[in-house]
Amino acid sequence: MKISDAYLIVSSPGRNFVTLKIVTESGTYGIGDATLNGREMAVVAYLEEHVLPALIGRDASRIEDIWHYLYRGAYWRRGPVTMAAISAVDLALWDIKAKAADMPLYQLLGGKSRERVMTYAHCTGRDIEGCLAEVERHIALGYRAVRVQAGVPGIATIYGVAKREGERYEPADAELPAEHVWSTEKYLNHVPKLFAAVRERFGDDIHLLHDVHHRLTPIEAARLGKAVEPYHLFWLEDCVPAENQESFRLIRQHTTTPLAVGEVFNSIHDYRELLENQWIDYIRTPLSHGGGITHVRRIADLAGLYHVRTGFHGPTDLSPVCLGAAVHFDTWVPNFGIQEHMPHTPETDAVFPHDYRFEDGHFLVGESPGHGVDIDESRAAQYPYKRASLPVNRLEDGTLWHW
Ligand SMILES: O=C(O)C(=O)C[C@H](O)[C@H](O)CO
Ligand SMILES: [Mg+2]
Repeated sequence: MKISDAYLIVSSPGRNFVTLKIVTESGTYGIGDATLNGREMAVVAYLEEHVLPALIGRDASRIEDIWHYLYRGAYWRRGPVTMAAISAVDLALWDIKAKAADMPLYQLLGGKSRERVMTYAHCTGRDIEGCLAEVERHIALGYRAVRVQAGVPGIATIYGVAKREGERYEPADAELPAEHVWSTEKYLNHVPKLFAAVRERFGDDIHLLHDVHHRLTPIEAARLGKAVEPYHLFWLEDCVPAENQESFRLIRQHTTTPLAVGEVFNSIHDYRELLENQWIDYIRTPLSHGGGITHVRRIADLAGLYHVRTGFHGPTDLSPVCLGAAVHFDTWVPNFGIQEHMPHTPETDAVFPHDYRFEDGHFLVGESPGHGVDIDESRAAQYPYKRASLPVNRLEDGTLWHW
């Protein structure tokens, strides 16, 4: 199982994706997702200059050894670029191992823990009425869980809300970062009204989620968590920036609203205090940013000790390769919670043929060997890379804030 070739495919079928293909001497190949939204070419350079040449001739079956070779062996540890690069290699190697075993990946991980994978959809509106219409539409599509975001009066651009009515939301929407304006006060006054309206219209059964996108201070997050308690959220996501894990002690002391964290984390060390102190309820790190299956399963196991469940990040900026591998992981992992689902464009789906299926608010895992996602390289070549940046946020007085 010697690795004979390893190369990247950078393609933009509606948005940018970086895909790694690792080929073995026998011709069996594996695919990994190396996409880091708004920083794609940094991962390309890291892989092409420092990682891929060192893979040639290695035994593809030694996944654990290769992981440590790339992690410890780099001397410079962790960080989103390094870990996205390691993740891509790891996902491709697990794909190869499962293909060589002639098994779908979930079998190699330990088999099915469930028949289907519950997902949540994004429901966003320019105002509360617009959001309610989206919730209604998604319930009709079969979703059991929805993430609810709405425009706030007095704030021009809102996270999760498309620029124009009827358009898909894509945050990396400009070559250089767009500048948005943020008001915590207006936001905090508005969000409880949104949840009151959703519960009043749709009752108690639908799971409701909300993404604060790192914008509050701990005491503001505590206030929001308390204010939405009557609407019993499934989770409140990224309520503060989490570099300082201690922040969650304060939030937790004030509210029973469940907390989800970690879409920007890339290591088990980012979670240690949060988990050991039981300050959070869901881990969000996707397989393509958290060191692949080899490392994320260690995070999931540690989380399981504290009754914490998975709720993987699943926006369109993670490719179908990451999503396909996640559906296998979600099907296996004992402490599964939910999977985010933001559908890819038809162009993206055509570039990445896959065998996972979406049905009645759930993903169903495929049975083909490996993680079940491929790349159509000639189709990918029709969509050249376009530089795209995530926005930045400023307070109303011009201070740079968290986006
Ligand atoms: O899907 C989510 O919960 C997000 O927060 C999406 C992020 O804004 C997006 O992945 C940034 O690249
Ligand atoms: Mg988020």
